[in-house]
Amino acid sequence: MAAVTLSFVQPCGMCFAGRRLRNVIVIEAQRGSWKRMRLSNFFFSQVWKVSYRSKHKFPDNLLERVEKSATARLENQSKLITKVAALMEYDNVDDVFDKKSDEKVKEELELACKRFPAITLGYSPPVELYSKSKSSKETNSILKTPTENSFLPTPMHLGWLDPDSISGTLSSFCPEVLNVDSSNLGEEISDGSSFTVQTLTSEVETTADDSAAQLFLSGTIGSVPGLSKRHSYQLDNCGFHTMRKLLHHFPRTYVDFQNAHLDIEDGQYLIFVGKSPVFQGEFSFLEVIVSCEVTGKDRTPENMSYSADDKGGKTFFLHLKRFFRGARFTWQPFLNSIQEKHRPGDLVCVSGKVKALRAENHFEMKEYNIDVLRDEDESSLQAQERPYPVYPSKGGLTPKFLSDVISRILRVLPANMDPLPKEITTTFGLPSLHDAYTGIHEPKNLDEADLARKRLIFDEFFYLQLARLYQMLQGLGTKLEKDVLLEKFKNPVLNSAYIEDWSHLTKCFLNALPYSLTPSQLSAISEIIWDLKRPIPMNRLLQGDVGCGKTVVAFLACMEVVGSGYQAAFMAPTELLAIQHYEQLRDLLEKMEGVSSKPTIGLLTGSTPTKQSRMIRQDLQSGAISIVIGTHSLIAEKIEYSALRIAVVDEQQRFGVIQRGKFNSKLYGTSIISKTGSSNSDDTSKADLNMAPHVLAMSATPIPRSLALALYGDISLTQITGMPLGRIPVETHIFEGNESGFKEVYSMMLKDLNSGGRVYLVYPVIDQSEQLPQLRAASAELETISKKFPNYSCGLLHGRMKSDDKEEALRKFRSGETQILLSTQVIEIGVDVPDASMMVVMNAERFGIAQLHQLRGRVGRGTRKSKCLLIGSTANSLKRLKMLGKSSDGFYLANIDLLLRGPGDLLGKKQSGHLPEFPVARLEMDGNMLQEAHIAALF
Ligand SMILES: Nc1ncnc2c1ncn2[C@@H]1O[C@H](COP(=O)(O)OP(=O)(O)OP(=O)(O)O)[C@@H](O)[C@H]1O
Repeated sequence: MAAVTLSFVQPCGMCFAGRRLRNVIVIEAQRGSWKRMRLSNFFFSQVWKVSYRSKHKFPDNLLERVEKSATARLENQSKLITKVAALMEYDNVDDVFDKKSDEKVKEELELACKRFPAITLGYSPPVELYSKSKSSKETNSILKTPTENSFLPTPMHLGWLDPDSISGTLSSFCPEVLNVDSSNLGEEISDGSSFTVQTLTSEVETTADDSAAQLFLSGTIGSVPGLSKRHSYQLDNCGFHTMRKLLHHFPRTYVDFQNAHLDIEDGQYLIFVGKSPVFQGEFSFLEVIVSCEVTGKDRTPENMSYSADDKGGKTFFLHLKRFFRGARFTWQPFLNSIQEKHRPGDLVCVSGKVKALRAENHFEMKEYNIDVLRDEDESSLQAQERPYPVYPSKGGLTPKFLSDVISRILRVLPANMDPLPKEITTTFGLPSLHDAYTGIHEPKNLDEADLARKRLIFDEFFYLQLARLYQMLQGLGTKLEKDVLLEKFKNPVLNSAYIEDWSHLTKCFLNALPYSLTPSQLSAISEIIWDLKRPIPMNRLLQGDVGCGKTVVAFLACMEVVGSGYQAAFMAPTELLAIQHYEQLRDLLEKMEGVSSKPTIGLLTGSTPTKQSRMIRQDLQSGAISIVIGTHSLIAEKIEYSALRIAVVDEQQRFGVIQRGKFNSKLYGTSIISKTGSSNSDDTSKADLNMAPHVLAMSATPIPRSLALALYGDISLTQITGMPLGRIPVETHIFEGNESGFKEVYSMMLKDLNSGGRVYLVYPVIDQSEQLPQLRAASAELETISKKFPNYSCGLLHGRMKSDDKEEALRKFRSGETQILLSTQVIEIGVDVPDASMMVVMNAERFGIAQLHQLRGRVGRGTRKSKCLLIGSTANSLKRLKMLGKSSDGFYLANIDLLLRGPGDLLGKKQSGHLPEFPVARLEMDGNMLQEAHIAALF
């Protein structure tokens, strides 16, 4: 590089209009901004040198003017180059760069150093020359860069040079120059263009500040060595704005290269080792022809010395073609650098996809790689089969181009850029980030690629976990609370509070239940209550299969905090569900005995009339309401709680992390209510007043732990594993949706109805659609079904109905006024009608396995034997549905669904937006690493 930049200096006595040139520079500089001043500074430094040698004495004056204008805007860099070229009497811009040898430039430099003893190359910023007159910081920064740049490549120059030659020349010539002051890097990073400077030599790896190296990945794509402006523009346009973006363009797959053999077929990925590359160049086209002798034998060190003829082999000619556009091809230094890379007689290893050419034994190599080998021994090494990364193309950029740019970045990737502490990488047996990028893009073998992938997956999970932890900690008030929470995660201990320790109110509520809790429910609530008594906010996920009785556990948790004088909020994903919970709680409270004043409850949904909702808000603020059940309205801005202590989020995956987090902003007010008259309230410390509420999230979808971790970054997980006593497993039947299938379904329905059962009919859509005529629609079928079962009344329930109508439809079905309920998937979650005994799902293949399991869970909630009939549209669709027939274990089915369809589908299409997307990791397969990343995040 030095060869190029310094050769810019013209010999003394050149024909050069110093004054005019100076004026141009000053004018342009006045228009230039500091960030984009690099070029003008560069020119300036050169001009200054020239003028000095030519005994022109204008630097002081000029410097002053340049300095003053350093903050102005440079609108058109190319204009400046052209003007300067014209003023220097060159025919075109390219000629500005002359072609001096390294030696000559070195001589000139040495000469300059002798003349100016104050200059110590690479150590002292040249500003010292002017330290007497320019001592200000700004002067420093203005002056430092031009001279640095005079030795160092700018992105523009790099675009014209081969990166190998640049770094080679640079480090061999004056590596010290590259030891850029890291304090200066901070400013330069913002314009992104100085990164190349820092990374061009291995010297930097050991001397530059680690944190600056870590910022390497954020460097703009323009700073990739050797990348032309056009290419960097193209990459930028395709979304590759930074080095990181490009390094995260991972191979789609790896191809196993075979060693070359005699029977080559088109499209094979082969490795050849050959000699004597012949270089051919025509306008805009370069071709390297490699001749390779291939014997019938495998390539081993022993048979390397045999010639093809000895063994009845063949000589193949491989054509490696490259096309160039624009002036680049005609630029001699570029051509020289290419030619230098391929000297006749070199031993090379070529790998790529072969395509036969017309001439016999001539092949064109596509997506090729060519490595010059040092000796024959290395050839046996190189010839070993290596996984070859195949990249997906993007926005018109070819895989080959992307892979080339990536490998350019890899060559300058600083070794010390890993932001993860060594302690973590060692503990978890991970490679460094540098090795991971190299390993994923240029693996020596698949194990290396695998390990690299592991590291990258780990990173994805690790940062997610850090963010989740941060989110949780952010919700806490004092440092002490944060420390306690972290300690809890580091050393999780399962604790539970015995019933004796429960509040009086909770015990009374327990007594009011018409059933006894299952052991699993009991241990879940004990665990939760233990957490509730602690002075740090709980963030717990209560998981359990459909119908296992989570709601009552959550109610008990609410009672516990209300019994201690606080408030509880219960957020459901739909109005229907909120109403159902409200009514259930109201009924249970009515039956409760043994308390002087029962907790007051409120229902707040989007449909609550304004006047009523205003009153509820006031009561929440004053503390007159102790438990509020509702939908999203509970986290609305205007809602204020007097003493919110627990937020229950039902069907948590229906809410985003942010929505759940919003409860954190509902910190306590100043007054603590004690409406319940509970005698055994907790001792409330002052710190409690500022504590964020406990969050109890409930999931009816039995999501795997990995998914829970990804969603919450929290390992507080309580599972209800058993079902209430007396439950009879639901029978599942699969039918094809043809005439005979429906006949059978209708007859089973009739039988069930005749025996006093109630039937849900679930449809994928509300109305018949012209685009998808095969889909059965709930509204459209109401009449048909009513006619088919004239002795029974039918109801309709779907999302487009008004809230009141929905509630009325469900009420009628629950009470038995209607025996058949035609519905869409609105009933999928939470709807609890214990007497419902049959679930029929139309076009069942349209639903995910987890969804169908949820739907099936709407029946079999009482003591009646229930059935689930799944009707697939075609015979093909039945295979997947049969899986449901085989298992009623929600966790098993959720895992299958996760594997088959990915996490997004498990949570339902609309909800999957809350799940982070991982470029490399597959949650369904790499979930176990999430646990490791979680532990690492706590380090
Ligand atoms: N221990 C128990 N014994 C008997 N019945 C119970 C028990 N616990 C809960 N139930 C009843 O089981 C039914 C389902 O309970 P609940 O609605 O709480 O389940 P869930 O886990 O929330 O279900 P879903 O996942 O469908 O929302 C309810 O009718 C409830 O009254």
